[in-house]
Amino acid sequence: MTARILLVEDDEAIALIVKTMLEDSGYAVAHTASVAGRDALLKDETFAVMVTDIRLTDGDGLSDIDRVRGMQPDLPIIVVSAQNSLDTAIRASEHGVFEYFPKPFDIDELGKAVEQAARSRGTSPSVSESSDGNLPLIGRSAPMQQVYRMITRVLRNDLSVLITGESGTGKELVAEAIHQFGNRKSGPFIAVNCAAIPHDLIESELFGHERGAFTGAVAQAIGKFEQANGGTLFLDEIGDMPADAQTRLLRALQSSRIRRVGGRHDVAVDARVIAATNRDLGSLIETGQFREDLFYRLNVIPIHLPALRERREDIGTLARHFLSLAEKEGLPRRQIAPAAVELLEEMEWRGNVRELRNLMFRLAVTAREDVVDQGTIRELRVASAPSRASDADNGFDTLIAQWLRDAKPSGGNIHRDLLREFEKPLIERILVQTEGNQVQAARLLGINRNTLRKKLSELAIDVGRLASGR
Ligand SMILES: Nc1ncnc2c1ncn2[C@@H]1O[C@H](COP(=O)(O)OP(=O)(O)OP(=O)(O)O)[C@@H](O)[C@H]1O
Repeated sequence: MTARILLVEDDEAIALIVKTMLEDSGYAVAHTASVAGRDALLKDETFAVMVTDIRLTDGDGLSDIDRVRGMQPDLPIIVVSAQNSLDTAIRASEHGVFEYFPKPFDIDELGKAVEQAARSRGTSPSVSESSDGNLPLIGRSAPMQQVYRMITRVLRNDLSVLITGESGTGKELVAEAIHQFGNRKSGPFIAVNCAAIPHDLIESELFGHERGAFTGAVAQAIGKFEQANGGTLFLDEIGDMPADAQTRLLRALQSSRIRRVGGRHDVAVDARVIAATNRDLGSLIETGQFREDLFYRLNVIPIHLPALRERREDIGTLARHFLSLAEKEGLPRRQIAPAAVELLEEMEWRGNVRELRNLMFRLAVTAREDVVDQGTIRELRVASAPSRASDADNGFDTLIAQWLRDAKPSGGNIHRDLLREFEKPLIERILVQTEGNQVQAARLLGINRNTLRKKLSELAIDVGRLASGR
């Protein structure tokens, strides 16, 4: 029989994390936020373990533990508490609790303690899928736990959040989770990708415009800021926002009011702003491309998402999660062999979770066997290599997009100009590699030595400096 756990916790965010962890481990969880709720549940049902907070909405979860004992004498009790004093620890031990976890605690440690306690009563978790309404983020590694901790800190307030991390690490998912489990869940969640909107349209897209504000503005339009009223505005790729829009955004954040393009009056807006970027805003500030004051305004609570290669222990769980998602979407059911997971754990994952997700879906479609083994993954990696750029940005794509935007090259010579941009750093890199040896560099590059010499002077490359590594 599936072990049922009673969770008594009034901090919704912590309850969510603990519940998700327990359900993922195969337990059924009954959750209540109060002492009264706890007593009602204990009257009706026998539980394998109780996990309880101390300070609850209507009382102290520890002081009347005797009443719990009266109702279910053998129930192991695990206490989690933010009252991290020695006194609390002593009280917990005096009440004979199974284990005491001061907050913040390691969720895996709590999981282990619950399992031990459940086993002590001869019950165990069943192997079940996590249910809906749980935290949509997969992964229990230490860096992800830090992410969860940060998420819980922003659910009950409207502080600005800046999510950083490489492309495909789950930034949008985190923004959605903050919305979905936060105070504003009944309002809209509006996502805007600042890099995808042409520069001259971004202000009108975000702030709306009045009729006749510019050629083509044939009617009044409500911008994303106003659409997000009462909810959350997610500004993805904030580092790509042009200067004028940055100024307008800063003003909106400071005053909670916006002015539509071409408008005469301000309009009050109440939207929580969550921004995200995979670029280094620090260096954009240094080069004058990003306003420092806006950065501080957005970065009240920073949440950094680790690259997948920094949390390899989550790769197996994620891979299985995506195979089961694929199955839910009607693709064949697949499992993955432990050796195949080991291979996945060794990979580079420049496209992070997105790349893993795509690989798993492709495997679900193309694998010949039901159990995916190492060989299948190797084959698929080779077969899919040419299309990798679309799944996992290989870097060039972003660079080119950035260059086209920033350098605003005059039409007609883009090919020549871009090649020239690439040529200098390429030659420099090769010269560093050959420690300044031009013969070797020319050979590696596949160009004539004289051509190389000509390029060195044309591009003002200082070979001596490169050779000495200065
Ligand atoms: N921890 C996770 N658990 C489950 N799925 C995840 C997780 N992280 C990312 N994903 C999935 O990976 C894909 C990419 O995630 P997402 O779009 O949130 O990344 P991102 O960091 O916003 O990327 P970009 O910077 O390119 O916009 C999505 O399909 C998302 O559902």
